[in-house]
Amino acid sequence: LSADKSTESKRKVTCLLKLVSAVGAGRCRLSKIGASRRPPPARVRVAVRLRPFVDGTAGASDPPCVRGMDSCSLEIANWRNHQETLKYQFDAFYGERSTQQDIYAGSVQPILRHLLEGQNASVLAYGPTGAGKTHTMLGSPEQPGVIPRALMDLLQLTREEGAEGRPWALSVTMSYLEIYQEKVLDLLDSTSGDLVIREDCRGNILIPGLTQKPITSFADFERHFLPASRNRTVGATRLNQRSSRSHAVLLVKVDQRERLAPFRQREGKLYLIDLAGSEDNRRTGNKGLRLKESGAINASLFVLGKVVDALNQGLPRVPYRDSKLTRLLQDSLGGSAHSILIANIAPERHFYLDTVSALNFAARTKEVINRPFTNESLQPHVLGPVKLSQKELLGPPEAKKARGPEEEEIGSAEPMAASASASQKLSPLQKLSSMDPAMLERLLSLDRLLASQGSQGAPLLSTPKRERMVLMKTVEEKDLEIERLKMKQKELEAKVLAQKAEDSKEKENHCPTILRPLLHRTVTVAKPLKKAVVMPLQLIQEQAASPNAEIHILKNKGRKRKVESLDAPEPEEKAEDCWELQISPELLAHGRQKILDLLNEGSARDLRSLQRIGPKKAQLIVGWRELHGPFSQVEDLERVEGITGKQMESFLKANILGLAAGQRCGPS
Ligand SMILES: Nc1ncnc2c1ncn2[C@@H]1O[C@H](COP(=O)(O)OP(=O)(O)OP(=O)(O)O)[C@@H](O)[C@H]1O
Repeated sequence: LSADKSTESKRKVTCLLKLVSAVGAGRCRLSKIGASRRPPPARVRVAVRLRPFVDGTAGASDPPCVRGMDSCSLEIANWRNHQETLKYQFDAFYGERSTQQDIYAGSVQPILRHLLEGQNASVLAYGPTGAGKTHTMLGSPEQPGVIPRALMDLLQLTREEGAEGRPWALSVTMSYLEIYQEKVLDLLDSTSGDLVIREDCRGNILIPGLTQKPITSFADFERHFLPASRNRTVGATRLNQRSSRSHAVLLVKVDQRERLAPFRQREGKLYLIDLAGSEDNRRTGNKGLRLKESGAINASLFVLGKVVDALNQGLPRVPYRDSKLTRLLQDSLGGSAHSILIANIAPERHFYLDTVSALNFAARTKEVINRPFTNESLQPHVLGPVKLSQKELLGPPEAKKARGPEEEEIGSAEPMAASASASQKLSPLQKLSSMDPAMLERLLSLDRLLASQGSQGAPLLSTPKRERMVLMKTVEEKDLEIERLKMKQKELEAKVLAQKAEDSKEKENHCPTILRPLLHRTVTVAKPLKKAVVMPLQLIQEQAASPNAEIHILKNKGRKRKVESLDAPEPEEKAEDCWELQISPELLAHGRQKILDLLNEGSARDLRSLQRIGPKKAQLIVGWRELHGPFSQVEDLERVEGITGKQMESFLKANILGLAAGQRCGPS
């Protein structure tokens, strides 16, 4: 009878679960759609620019140490073997004859459009000191670089996109800072001290207190930028008369505000970064302050290298916080930006080692994956700063009443329609805009969902108010129903448990003789091992029968073990038989070889089939292999960051026999 009851309850629970999932299907679909909207990956793009020989500098008469092969690849002599060259392939290679326009049009201009989609973008100039970073980013009045060209185009784009009558109003602001000796200094306000870098809850990097100047024209930009550039710390070194002693970061923000409901806002950030060059102080001849500056520059570039390596190897901790530069670049490298790195290199022979190191860094950076997404939210005061005609917002009767002195202009800091009396006369659209942001956010996602379903789904926000309300009500009712069913499910589960307890009690009463006294011991249930290594039974049997078997199973007189019981006051000592395996060295060697093959050829997924290798370790092994080449012996595992000698030994023990035996028995 009790078994019947329990089956019945289980059936009820199953039915309820089915019901819950059926009722919740609409919501699940919503959240799944949200989840599947994970931003698509965008690899950091890398371009290399080789500067021409500069007149009057040492080594200008020597042949160049780098040679371009085509528009994407180059080669450089291999210092380990003079018969060979090292070949590199990038997204673009610009030779010594390339112009400023080539670099801008080929590598920078294409990413600017993302700013108008509310996404972030960044351009970084990297390379040894004197290799042409500032020339690439800033250029000269005759040969303007990336910065003036990008600003010119961006301002033009925003003017067109934000023109009257277009759906979005656009505004552009600029900030300019330098990181000098690990201090963040505002170049637009020379009186400011070291600024702090913070991260908001959405992972955006912010610098509170950093000056932001609105710019509407290129003349505006130059008015702020040129004097600020003079504030940047430069100094003469043996390799560059005007060497940048700091990392300079120009931040351009494009804000967009939707003119009509649902009054979204978007923000796209563009970082244009001229990094200070890595310096070999034996060659720069730096002393005193220059040496100190150089130390800070090299240290932050070293952390930059570590960040790139950590991202490539999928390490759990990326050391962004180890320098101000990497902290600032957090959303550009491995973050949310469309990023391009321009590695500048020099042709002179004395730059050879710096060039190889810059090329290696560039090659590693090419593997970094970003996930740019649109920074979109609702305007906090939807009727505030955007220039909206009241006619656009109000229905005909309200429009008449509202036209008048309260109409606001663009750029007004104060939100409008805040007074209680005004809110009493709100039109449906105004009510929508004054709605609880969470509710509005939800409406928006519903709206997007319906829009994504094609023609059958009319956008929610443009459906009449009554239908909208009905839809919202349905969602709320479904929510309530789900909650109710969940409660019911819990109740039923509790009943099933109570029933089980009752059943087992009954059993105890009926057959008391079968029961053994329980061991008085707290047992911790160990997490089951991912895949138990089981010696194939067939093999053991074969080996037991064959005198030449490679595995011998020996029965030893056992060790003594203390066993506690409820009956005995003291734990009893019991001898247990234990089994020992003797394995032939040949079989062990096979096992080792098989592990080695897997380490060298297996994918991260294959590696996870090994004992003691989880997803993180598998990733680390693949990363190590890509960086250092194949493992020559299993013990090399110890050299992988995060794997200790002890872990390597236990890994070996756990896998060797299973793999060796697997080999003898044919494919598993
Ligand atoms: N593509 C180029 N064409 C002509 N001249 C160039 C080019 N690139 C760099 N130069 C010249 O080389 C010199 C060094 O360049 P630049 O100052 O841009 O180097 P840098 O990498 O910014 O150095 P640092 O890191 O020390 O600031 C400058 O005189 C610059 O005008």
